[in-house]
Amino acid sequence: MYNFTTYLDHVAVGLQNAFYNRFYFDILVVGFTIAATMLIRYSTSQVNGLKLPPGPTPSFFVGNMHDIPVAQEWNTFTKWSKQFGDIVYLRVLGTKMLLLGSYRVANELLVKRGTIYSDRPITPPMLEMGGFGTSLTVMGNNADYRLRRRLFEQHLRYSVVDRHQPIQIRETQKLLRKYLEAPDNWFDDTKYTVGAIILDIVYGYRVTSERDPWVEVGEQSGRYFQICAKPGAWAVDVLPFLRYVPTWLPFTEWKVFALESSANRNSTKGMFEMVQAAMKEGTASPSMVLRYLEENKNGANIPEEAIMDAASDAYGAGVETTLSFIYGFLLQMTKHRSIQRKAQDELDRVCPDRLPTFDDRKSLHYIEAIGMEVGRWHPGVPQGIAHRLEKDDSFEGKFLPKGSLIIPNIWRMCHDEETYKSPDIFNPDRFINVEGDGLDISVLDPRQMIFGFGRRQCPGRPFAEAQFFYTMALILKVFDVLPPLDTQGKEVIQPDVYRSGVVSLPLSFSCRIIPRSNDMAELIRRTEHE
Ligand code: HEM
Repeated sequence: MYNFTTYLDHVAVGLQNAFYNRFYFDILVVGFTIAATMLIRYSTSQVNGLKLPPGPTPSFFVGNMHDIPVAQEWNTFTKWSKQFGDIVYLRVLGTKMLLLGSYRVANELLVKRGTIYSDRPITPPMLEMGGFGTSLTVMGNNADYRLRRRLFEQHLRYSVVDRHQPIQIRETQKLLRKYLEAPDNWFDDTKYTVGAIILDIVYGYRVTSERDPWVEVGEQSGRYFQICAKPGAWAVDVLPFLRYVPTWLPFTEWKVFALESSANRNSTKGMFEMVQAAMKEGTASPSMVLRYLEENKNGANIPEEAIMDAASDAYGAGVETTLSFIYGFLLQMTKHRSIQRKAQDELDRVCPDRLPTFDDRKSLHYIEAIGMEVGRWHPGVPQGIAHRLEKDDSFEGKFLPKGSLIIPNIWRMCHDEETYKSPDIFNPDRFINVEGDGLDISVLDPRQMIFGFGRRQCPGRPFAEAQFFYTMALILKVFDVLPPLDTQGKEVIQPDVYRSGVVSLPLSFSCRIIPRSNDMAELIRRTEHE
């Protein structure tokens, strides 16, 4: 009979032979590795009888590394959410990931269980070397993070955001005057305007020239961030000791790049010092930085680095995201003339002989609905920013392991057929009630998703919403936004294609921004002297 002792004997003989035979030895090593991997996988996939959520089958060792797309991620993520359900499990090498595909689940986990779902992944070395280790967006859920978050929120939350309206009005009206003078420059002029508004709110700094050096610093910082944060692009992220190699060695251009990025981020200190100097002279304009320096003068003791970090994050996190919305709005307007007309009818009814104001917002439901639909159509941050689960958890019979990165698939949530009828049609009317005189509150407001979730939800949301409203209302009151014409004078439909990456903007498109009438042009021209 083949009993257990005989079995052990066979194993012992097998081992002995194997060690004498290189071929068998290799097979043994591979066999042990597979067994060990399966054991690790089993031990994390079954806790208290609960299984991991389903997901695409991982390859040995690298897991789903090759399944995760590098471009237009939202399409593949959405396919998985439809195939596997509201929580999809992925593994890349040793990193576990949970992809959330519905608002219901994101709300249950990231909002209701926010105490354990509000951390961020450990900052990759390249991002840290690039100077972003103390950026609010990437910091873990610790006391330093919470301080920066508080400083940020206190200056931008709903109850105080109206204070910034004079800056928003001045700069947005200036932008529209530029559209009148040089309509072909709409792309750059819009970008500079958003930068100018944020620099003014944060540092009290007034941008006066087209190529302002501080706008350039902010722009550059955004570019550095996107590149340093690129997953899988940097050897130092896999072999962290590389950060210590000296830059005189060959093949260390990447380190020079990281040091340049860090120097660029540090240079925002110059803006901070400008506010300090102006404060001493008594000439500083109201701003986020001034506010906290004054609190310090009265004994608040806020660390200066925290004020500097919160201020430079406002630019880094606020400009591209806001632009993704405004560009997205212009692109959709070139495609939907009837929607534009309906919005202009509303504007002409509410403010017939004048420009719209922030106070009109409560009466301009259709403009609000267009804003909601632009955000839903292509969310500016389609995969959100990953959270990190701090403790083992379970949900609806599935095991959610500690340390998992949580990726909210915002794009999918905004295109969920169960939430939005015909989600692939651009239709602001989906948010209007049956009476046609207000918003339909039974339809999920996409702003609940596009700004992220829970304690990490975008602290720039109140400002961004106000800026979107004012920009849309002003543009549609004064201008028609039309597609470009070809050489035969025929309208050219613009591609509805968006860039991949953390912040997703429409890829280059053209539009004509033309005054609706001389009277409308005059309305905006007059604002120069008001
Ligand atoms: C269309 C406009 C915007 C969109 C779609 C957007 C979206 C987002 C999203 C999805 C997150 C991640 C939230 C999460 O982790 O769950 C985020 C975080 C953040 N946003 Fe925005 N954002 C926008 C505008 C702004 C503006 C204007 C500012 C600054 C003035 C800003 C500052 C930030 C900061 C600092 C964070 C990090 C928050 C944290 O980790 O605690 N955002 N945003």
